[in-house]
Amino acid sequence: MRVAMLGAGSWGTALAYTLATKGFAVSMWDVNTAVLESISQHENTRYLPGITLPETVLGVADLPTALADVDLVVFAVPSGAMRVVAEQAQMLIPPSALICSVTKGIEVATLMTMSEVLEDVLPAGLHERLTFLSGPSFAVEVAREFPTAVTIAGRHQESTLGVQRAFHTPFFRPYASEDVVGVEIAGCAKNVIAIACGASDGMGYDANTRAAIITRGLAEITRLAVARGGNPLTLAGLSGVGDLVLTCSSVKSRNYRVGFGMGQGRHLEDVQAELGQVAEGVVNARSVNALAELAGVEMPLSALVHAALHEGRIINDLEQLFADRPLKAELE
Ligand SMILES: NC(=O)C1=CN([C@@H]2O[C@H](COP(=O)(O)OP(=O)(O)OC[C@H]3O[C@@H](n4cnc5c(N)ncnc54)[C@H](O)[C@@H]3O)[C@@H](O)[C@H]2O)C=CC1
Ligand SMILES: O=C(CO)COP(=O)(O)O
Repeated sequence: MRVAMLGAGSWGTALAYTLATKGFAVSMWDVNTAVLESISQHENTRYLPGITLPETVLGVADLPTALADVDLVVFAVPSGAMRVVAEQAQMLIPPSALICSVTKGIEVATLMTMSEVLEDVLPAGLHERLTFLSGPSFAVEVAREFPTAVTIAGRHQESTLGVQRAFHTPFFRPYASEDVVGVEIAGCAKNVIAIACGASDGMGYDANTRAAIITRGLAEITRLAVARGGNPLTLAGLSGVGDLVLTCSSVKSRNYRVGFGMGQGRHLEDVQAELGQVAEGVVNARSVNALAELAGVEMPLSALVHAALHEGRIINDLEQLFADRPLKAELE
């Protein structure tokens, strides 16, 4: 199988590694040509240092060359770059290729999910080939072959099963789903809740508070996903509670680290500069908050994270969510 990996950050590189363990030839493309040169030397020193990439993974700076005759195209760019990358790729994707987005986010300007962005940009003939991979999966652990399970959602079963088979290895196990909306909302919104969890830990709180934020975070994400037509059971799965727990409880999470820094009273810009990688929850707090308002869904944790990131409120106001909000029934 020949694969084009669009986006050579940590996630694209870990997935390229995974696909290459099956003998697939993977052409990695990115705007950062220094990263591509490093990949062709068999290590992504910028985004995934210490992992030796198989010989079949190559950095390719020319997009038409990267996409020529491929069987699978993977979009692994941050959500803010999805539209522009899809526009560049649209006429170059072979008509028979399967397509998978592994991005977790909602376009801020349009509030479109990645499936909506791709359907907006790509020719109609490609829509049935679209699939979406999400779930609890830190890039570095995938590249170290730690057993990992994810969800691959798609509206067309044949494509979903094809992409599921393509990604399956002895250490990487994808489950198939038809709930594209539920998987996409979950994958985006969990990053915002991870910022709240990091903030709580950064403020010196511990397990009780983290469990409360995870559980109430799941409740508000579920409300949004259901309002958008998602299946509530998806939120009990890998792309829901699985990814939420992972991201909310590990310093490996970039979103958690953003929150942790802010909980310690540091400035967002400083924490992000130190990170040097994308933390989707920072921009996606805007999209989640706006979608919640549009849908008339209450998401108090996400609203606070949004206000702390973008409206000058302090993240320590987290305490007020416990102290001041009216009491209510748990299952409301
Ligand atoms: N790193 C991880 O463990 C996981 C990440 N994801 C998701 O994968 C997506 C990508 O994240 P990462 O690889 O982690 O980010 P990253 O920060 O490690 O790398 C982002 C890459 O995208 C490239 N890029 C940015 N704008 C571009 C453009 N216009 N055209 C081409 N390339 C462009 C950058 O040059 C960089 O190589 C995000 O939505 C993230 O939430 C999902 C699961 C796991
Ligand atoms: O989505 C992820 C793991 O599933 C990665 O989370 P971070 O982007 O917070 O590092």
